[in-house]
Amino acid sequence: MYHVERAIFDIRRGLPVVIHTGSRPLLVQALEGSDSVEALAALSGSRPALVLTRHRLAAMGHSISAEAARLPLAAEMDTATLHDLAVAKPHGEKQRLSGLSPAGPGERGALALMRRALLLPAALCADVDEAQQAAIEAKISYGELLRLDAGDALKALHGAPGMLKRVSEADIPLESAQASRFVLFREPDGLREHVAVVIGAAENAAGPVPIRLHSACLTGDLFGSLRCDCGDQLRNAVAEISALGGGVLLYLAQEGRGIGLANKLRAYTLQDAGLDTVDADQVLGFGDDERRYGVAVDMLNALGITQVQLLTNNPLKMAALRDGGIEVVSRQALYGSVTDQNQRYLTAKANRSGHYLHDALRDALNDAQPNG
Ligand SMILES: Nc1nc2c(ncn2[C@@H]2O[C@H](COP(=O)(O)OP(=O)(O)OP(=O)(O)O)[C@@H](O)[C@H]2O)c(=O)[nH]1
Ligand SMILES: [Zn+2]
Repeated sequence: MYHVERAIFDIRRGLPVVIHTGSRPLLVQALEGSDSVEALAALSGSRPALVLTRHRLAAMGHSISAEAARLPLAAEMDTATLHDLAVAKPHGEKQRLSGLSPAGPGERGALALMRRALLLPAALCADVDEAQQAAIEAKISYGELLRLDAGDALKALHGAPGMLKRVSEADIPLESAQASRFVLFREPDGLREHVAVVIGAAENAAGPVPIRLHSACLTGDLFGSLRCDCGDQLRNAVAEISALGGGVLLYLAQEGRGIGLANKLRAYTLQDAGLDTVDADQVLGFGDDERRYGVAVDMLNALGITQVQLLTNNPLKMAALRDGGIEVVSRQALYGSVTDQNQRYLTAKANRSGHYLHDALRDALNDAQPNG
């Protein structure tokens, strides 16, 4: 993992990295933040291609079976057109994209790095021409360019399971749960931290423990955004776990269903242009839900919890814990309030992502359509 986290820092700063595939080196740079492809073309000695995910391509009317595809870039393409290829809301008709070919492991590795770096999943990739290989090697040996294997890049999204570090902890009495203890865990690559809020004597408890997996939402949790129900759910979960006699809330660094705050704000702007929450993420190149719950399983293991009573409306969370070997003994619904602004979002979660329908939402929808 050592090179992966360093590569992520370079990529976030807009620098290229070299991904080694065994056959040929590939020079890779994030589209986000780049204002020209010419530097990459000069360094690699070949024309860069834009690598886009199948979700982005589907949004542009191209359905492909590969995870991602490579689109050759014309020499005269201006920056605005290039960026539009990765983020603009498609107009409906199929967009002409000539020369698409399935992405290889190097390109897919590049996209995994972009995702782990919480950037747009769009990468500029150029094969290193033979004439440039010595110059690239020299830059690698001087430490000016970082090289990593495609296989390691591809694993970037999985982190390093089982090696989560329990770093520090303290008692933090909460308004609705006085006996709360915050336990901070750090992922082995040092990129993300997650907090377990242990309420009462839940560690190593025998029998099912009330658990909430809460994905971070800065806008909702901290500012009470009316666009979602996260802030309410967070506070209701703490109160409910406390009322149940104790349990754990895992506060997971998975802002925006795992796409990061920058992309969530982009997705909100697309929603304001008429898309629902799922389609907006797809236009940006993401799937329905980019979250992974391996870290949650590791945290429960570290806390000695094997059986849970899960507070959620999301069947994926139950499946993920079960897949990780945690016994989900029961599920309890957890609601926030339904507002004019979040009704469309909550409806999309139920209709498109298979979440259990919110009772208050069902009532609101019935009131709006008395005959439906
Ligand atoms: N990409 C994206 N993320 C959103 C949007 N609205 C809210 N989110 C994020 O969605 C996540 C909501 O997570 P959770 O509250 O854990 O839950 P959930 O999947 O709805 O499932 P529950 O357990 O039933 O609440 C947070 O990370 C929010 O930041 C949106 O429109 N787009
Ligand atoms: Zn939210």
